[in-house]
Formats: sequence, structure tokens, C-alpha cells
Amino acid sequence: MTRPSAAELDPDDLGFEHVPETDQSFENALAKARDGTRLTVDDAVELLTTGSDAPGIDRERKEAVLEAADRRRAEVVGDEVTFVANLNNNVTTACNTGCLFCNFKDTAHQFEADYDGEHAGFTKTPAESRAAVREAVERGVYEVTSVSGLHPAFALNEEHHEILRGYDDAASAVNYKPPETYATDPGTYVEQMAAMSVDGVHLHSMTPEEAYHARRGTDWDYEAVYRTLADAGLDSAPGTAAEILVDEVREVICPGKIDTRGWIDAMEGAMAAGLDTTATIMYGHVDNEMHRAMHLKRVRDLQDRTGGITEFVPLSFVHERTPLYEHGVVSGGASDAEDELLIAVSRLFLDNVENVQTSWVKYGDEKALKTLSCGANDFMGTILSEEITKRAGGSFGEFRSFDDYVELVTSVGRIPVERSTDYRERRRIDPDDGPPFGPTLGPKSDGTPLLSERERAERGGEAATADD
Ligand SMILES: C[S@@+](CC[C@H](N)C(=O)[O-])C[C@H]1O[C@@H](n2cnc3c(N)ncnc32)[C@H](O)[C@@H]1O
Ligand SMILES: Nc1c(NC[C@H](O)[C@H](O)[C@H](O)CO)[nH]c(=O)[nH]c1=O
Ligand SMILES: N[C@@H](Cc1ccc(O)cc1)C(=O)O
Ligand code: SF4
Repeated sequence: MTRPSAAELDPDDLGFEHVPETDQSFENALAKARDGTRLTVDDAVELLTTGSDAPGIDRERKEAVLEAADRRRAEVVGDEVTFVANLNNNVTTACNTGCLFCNFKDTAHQFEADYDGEHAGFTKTPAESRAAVREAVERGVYEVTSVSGLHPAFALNEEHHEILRGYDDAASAVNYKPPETYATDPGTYVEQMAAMSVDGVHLHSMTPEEAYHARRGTDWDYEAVYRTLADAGLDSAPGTAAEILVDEVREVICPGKIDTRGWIDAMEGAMAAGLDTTATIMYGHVDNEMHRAMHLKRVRDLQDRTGGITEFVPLSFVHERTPLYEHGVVSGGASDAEDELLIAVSRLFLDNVENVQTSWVKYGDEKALKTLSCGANDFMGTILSEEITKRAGGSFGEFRSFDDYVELVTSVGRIPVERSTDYRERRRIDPDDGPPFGPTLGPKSDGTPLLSERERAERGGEAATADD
């Protein structure tokens, strides 16, 4: 397959078949949204565009959509705003998949033992992962989220290594090079899962794309792969790598990734193996409102079949340091109005997914708070470490403390609630009871000391500048 590079794409003619045109009227779609009738793709397009053909959003119509979504949120989940005490522990940035929206990755040849240049990427051994997780668990973290580059030396287990080693020209045939090629061996996926399973912490890991990597070159099905991972300690899977679930968009922004069918198969496999999942959309690049609406339909259909999606997470494209932006394929990300409408229409369209998450990492606190009155009810997690958005040029930080959460959530008149990953366990926080309101967590847990704000102040702040 020849993949177009960002430099070869013509931003004015991406040749999309799917465009935001409908036979529906905005008023009709809004009426259905208000009375709770299941929305069609065309309805969603009307709501996302506010019915206008020309680029630009009608302010009054937008407010009507946001209001309908806010009302629906109150009916479905009430006034609680949830968040989870979690740690992001990403294992490696080595990746040759080449997604044009991503600056998290570093091409894998730089990680080879005989490479003499410098690079800013990292690979953690299972022991290093375990140490980072242990430190966070000792502080009271409930969940570890781990998403990684598709390191060519990663295999599911030893049996998978044997199969991959058996290929002629394994590097190009199955994106595999043996661990001894690299300065640091990431171990197997099974070893990483086992290493991160410290004292019953909830392990949220293995996106559909990672699951594909964990079975490449074999005839194993996704369910079997996820069962093996679950036996090693995996508890739920993040539905990232969804990007936009329309192949004509994937061919432009992530031609090296699995296609829409592959993503859905992997998610079904995870759920068949008994795991909960989340689902995401990564929007605001070359996609249009028809693509966003089609994506929502595919997620809703998947949830109708499985029921295992605990939350929907809109991820607004962070453009600054990405190939798509640097090569002029896009001129920026989504506008504030688009962000608000995407959250609202997700709430209205996904009548079978209870929780809609807002990302303070992508939106910043101010906009994220606003989205809590446009349909969102979950405010993500403490994460303690962030590389994906930061490397793409985002600047909203990598940590929210319990104190921050309580202050932010109460400032908009809502109730802060610490949750488990599956939302079944909840702890309402009374602002009159603290501080402290929960575990005292602090950045960073990627090997450097994890300190609370208080401890950092006591140490004179010198640890606060430690960088990776
Ligand atoms: C960086 S990947 C890591 C896991 C794995 N390599 C994969 O692709 O599934 C996780 C997700 O981060 C999101 N992401 C990456 N770059 C982004 C950007 N510039 N803006 C917003 N989201 C981004 C994408 O949705 C992607 O699927
Ligand atoms: N939205 C972002 C997330 N969301 C994941 C949550 O933090 C949590 O793991 C999930 O809700 C399961 O409990 N994570 C990021 O790193 N960045 C985001 O923008
Ligand atoms: N890692 C993703 C966010 C994410 C992680 C896990 C999820 O379940 C959902 C979203 C990002 O920062 O872009
Ligand atoms: S999004 Fe994931 S698969 Fe794509 S380049 Fe980035 S790390 Fe690799």
C-alpha cells in the first residue's frame, strides 16, 4: 500500500463522498432531540451544522441544541460530575504507523541499540512500568491507563514472538523486529499487563489498534487476544484509535491504522472477553459534520449490540505540532462552537451510552466546565502524566488534584463525585468536609517522584521542575 504523506495531500480536494447535506430540517431535528426520539444521521448533521449550508454556526440555534442536551444530561445522570483517580503510564513512544494527526510517536529505528542520534522518546521495561504504577497505587490511585506506540518488538507473548520471528522479512511483512534489536526491551504485552497490575488497581489498556498489533501475523481472533490480556491483569479497554469511523477519513489521517470494521471487531472482541470499553471520537481536522454523525451512529449501533461501552469521549484535535498542520492540510482545530455542539449532539444521539466525558487536557478548564452544561457529565481523571496532547502542542497541563476538581465542579453548582472506571462505585464529595478531599496526588509518575502540591512546596519547589 502506498500511503500519501501529509505533504502530498491537497487540502482543497480530499475528494470526500460524504458531505453534510441532508433532506432533514433543523427545526424537525431539534424537535426530535427535545422529545427524546432516536435521532438519525441526518438529524445529527442538522444539529451539528445548526442547519446552515455555509460554514458558520447560527448562535441562537446552537444555544437551543446545547439546552436540549443539558436537559437530557440532567434526566439521564443528574447533577453529579464524576472523575477518576488515575495515572497514565504509557509504555513506549516507538511507533511506525505514521498517523498524520499524531506527534506522540517517534519512529522506531531511533530506539535501536546501534542508533547514535538523540531522541526524546521512551520505552519502559515491565519493571519500570511496575515501579511507576506502584508509586501511584500507594498514593490511592484507582486506575492505570496505558496506551502506547506500536513498538516493532512488542508481541502478545512468547508464542507470538515465535510466530513473528518465523516470517521472512518480518520488519516489512509484519512490522516486527526482535527485542534484541533495541536498546530497551518493552517485554511482551502480557508481561506489561502483569507488571502494571499492582494490588488490584484497575488496568485500562490495549486500544483496538494495540490489540491488532498483539495479533498481527496470526489468525488469532480479538476475543482470544483480549482474554489472554485479561488473564494477565487487564480490566477494561480504551476505545481510542477510533478517530473518525469513516474509512475515507481514515485513509487521509491514519492510512496505516486498522479500518472502521477492524476497530469495531476489536471492540466486540474486548467486550466478548468480558471487558468494559470506552469509545472516543477524534474530530476537528479534515472531517466534516456528516463524518461526525456517521461516527456517532457506528458507536450507537455497537453499543446496541454489546452494552459494554461505559463512556463516550470526544477528543478535540490538537493541531499545533502535527504533520496535518505543519504541511498545511488543516489550518487549525475545531472552534469553540464545534466543540460545544459535538458534546451536545453526542449526548443527544447516544441514547444508550450513559456518560459523556469532557477532556480538560484538550479543552482547558474553562471550556471543559462550559461543556458540563452542554451534555457532558464526566470530567476525566487526575492522569498525573500526559504525553499525547503535550507533544502535539497542547498546554493545559497533565494533572488535576482532588482539590482542583472539587473547586472546579462546585464553581458551576454541580456535585463532585469520585468514581471507579466502570462508574459503579461512587463517592460523593462534600466541599465542607475538606481539604484534603481524597488521595494527595501530584505529577509525575513516570519514574520521577510523585509529590503532592504540599510536599513540593515543602521541598522548596525544586522537584517541581524535574522533567522527563
Ligand atoms: C496516541 S494513540 C496511543 C495508542 C495507540 N498507538 C493507538 O493509536 O491506539 C491514542 C489516541 O490519542 C489521540 N491523539 C493522538 N494525537 C492527537 C492529537 N494531536 N489531538 C487529539 N488527539 C490525539 C488519538 O485519538 C489516538 O487514537
Ligand atoms: N479524555 C482524556 C482521557 N480520558 C480517559 C480518562 O482519564 C479515564 O482513563 C477513563 O475515563 C476511564 O476511567 N485521558 C487522557 O489522557 N486524555 C484525555 O484527553
Ligand atoms: N489517551 C487518549 C485519551 C483516552 C484514554 C483512555 C480512554 O478510555 C479515553 C480517552 C488521549 O489523550 O488522547
Ligand atoms: S496514533 Fe497511535 S498508532 Fe498512530 S502514530 Fe500515534 S501512537 Fe502510532
